[in-house]
Amino acid sequence: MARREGASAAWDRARVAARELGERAGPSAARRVPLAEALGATLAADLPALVGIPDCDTSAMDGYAVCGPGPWRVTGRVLAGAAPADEALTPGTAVEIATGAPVPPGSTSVLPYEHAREEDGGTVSGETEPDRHVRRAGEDTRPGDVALKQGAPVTPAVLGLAASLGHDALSVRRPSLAVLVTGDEVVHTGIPGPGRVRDAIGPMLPGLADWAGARAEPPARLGDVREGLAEALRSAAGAGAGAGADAVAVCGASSKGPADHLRSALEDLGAETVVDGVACRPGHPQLLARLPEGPAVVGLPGNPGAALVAGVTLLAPLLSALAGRPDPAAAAPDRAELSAPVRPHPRDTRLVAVRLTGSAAEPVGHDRPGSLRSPAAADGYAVIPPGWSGPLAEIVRLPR
Ligand SMILES: Nc1nc2c(c(=O)[nH]1)N[C@H]1C(S)=C(S)[C@@H](COP(=O)(O)OP(=O)(O)OC[C@H]3O[C@@H](n4cnc5c(N)ncnc54)[C@H](O)[C@@H]3O)O[C@H]1N2
Ligand code: MOO
Repeated sequence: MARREGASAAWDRARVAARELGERAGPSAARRVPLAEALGATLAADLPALVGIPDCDTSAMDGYAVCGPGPWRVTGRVLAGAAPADEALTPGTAVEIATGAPVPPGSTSVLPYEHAREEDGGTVSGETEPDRHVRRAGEDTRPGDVALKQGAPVTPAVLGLAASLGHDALSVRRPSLAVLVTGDEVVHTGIPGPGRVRDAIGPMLPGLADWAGARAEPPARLGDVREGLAEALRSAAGAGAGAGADAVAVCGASSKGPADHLRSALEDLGAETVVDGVACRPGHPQLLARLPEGPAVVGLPGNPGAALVAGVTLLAPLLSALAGRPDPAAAAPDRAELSAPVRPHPRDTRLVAVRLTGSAAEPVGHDRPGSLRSPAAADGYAVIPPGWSGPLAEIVRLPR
């Protein structure tokens, strides 16, 4: 196996390496999907306006579209959805109008009902200023304007915007993450028997993948067999039938035990190792490699607390780069003051689960690599490098 970075990588260097590997692999393929399937993906192309907002001059208020100075004789009524009128209003006339309805040509402003006085003979009067409460065609967006640049995450607001601009489908990227859960002792439902353990990593991965703009495939479950792992990696990479994933997460098998076959399986496949261990606690056996077929492999340590740290250290930077968007874990570089003392590790960066209140970070406690109790109650991790002397620490957010 070709080695690029022999010893454990420093924690911040590992994050950069994961991001760079994703960028080197290039963004994942773009696909056109209906709006209803685009939430959480990343725009693969700029979003143009297929229609102006508004598409014609419309009223911003319920009231009267008026022409010139008042009082005005009311000559009709226009509701939203009506076709724009051909006939222009003449000075001294008005039409009753609904919010969103097209104002007739010649309208100089809209007088809201609240400001209108009804006079005898079907006339109204009131104070108004030119152009008041009229939305001119294209005032918000002109046809052809780029309303949003590629790389934007598709949020509920983006879907609403796309629909208002006339789109039924969007060109998006959403890298796929194949998931391999290893371990003869790992069970997937119910209460584990003696010596068994419930898979606690597989259930975290869809949320972690979504957070980074990717989609996790349903997990494949493997025993602790080297050939089985190599075969599963080859198949996840797209050798044989079926499309390959953009990245593969392997849960467990990352350490040095007799049943930990990830490194040897990667060697069998001729993979390039990019990060072989990270100098952090928990999570030091995590691993990043690239298969000859192209997909990146992230080795998540079997201890679930360590796997989550690897999720923010290697997986999120990699997947977000493949999606063509910023790393969500690094999106808001944040610092906070720790409200209780924390001891740094002599060599490794500690990731300490914290709750955030204002500018204070309170360590949750109960930090154990085999447990998720602490991160489950946390907003993020305080980053405690060796030699840290506090109380300010960098904060890496967890997906909420
Ligand atoms: N000699 C050494 N032993 C270990 C080292 C080391 O450096 N030298 N590192 C320790 C650390 S730190 C971690 S973390 C683990 C990593 O282990 P693996 O990735 O090889 O995973 P396993 O050995 O299969 O399992 C470790 C532990 O986690 C449980 N597990 C595994 N998969 C899951 C899952 N999907 N959900 C919940 N729990 C899981 C498994 O039953 C074990 O208890 O290695 C240490 N050892
Ligand atoms: O670092 Mo292990 O990854 O402590 O649980």
